[in-house]
Amino acid sequence: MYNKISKVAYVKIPSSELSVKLSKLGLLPNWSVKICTQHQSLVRECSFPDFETTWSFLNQVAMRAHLWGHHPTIKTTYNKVNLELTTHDIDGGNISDIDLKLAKRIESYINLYKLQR
Ligand SMILES: C[C@H](O)[C@H](O)[C@H]1CNC2=NC(N)=NC(=O)C2=N1
Repeated sequence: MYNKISKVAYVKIPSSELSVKLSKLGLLPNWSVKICTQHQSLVRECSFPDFETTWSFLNQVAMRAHLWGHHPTIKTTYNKVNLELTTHDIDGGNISDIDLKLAKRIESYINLYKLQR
């Protein structure tokens, strides 16, 4: 359930609206939609200057995920990170408004590290 305080329910994003919404949020081309059988997710690959910076970023993502009660799938090796966002509570894995919101927030974290380079 999104937002453990306000308990706002997820709103599924129709596939037909995804690219427009991603574009309006400025998430293209860095984020893309992964479609496999019945499931959809937002995916993003990123890398950082070193291990320490990578985990600073991952901790920000983790804290935000915990606060919003919405958790990405994260795969990381040294300074590389693969993020996958989907709403498991919607038919086992579909993209909701919270996935878009979290992707936007994660993108702002990534940009913070770009500015510091
Ligand atoms: C009970 C708990 O809030 C729910 O299971 C939350 C936890 N985190 C979640 N994270 C994601 N990505 N999707 C969910 O549907 C989801 N549901």
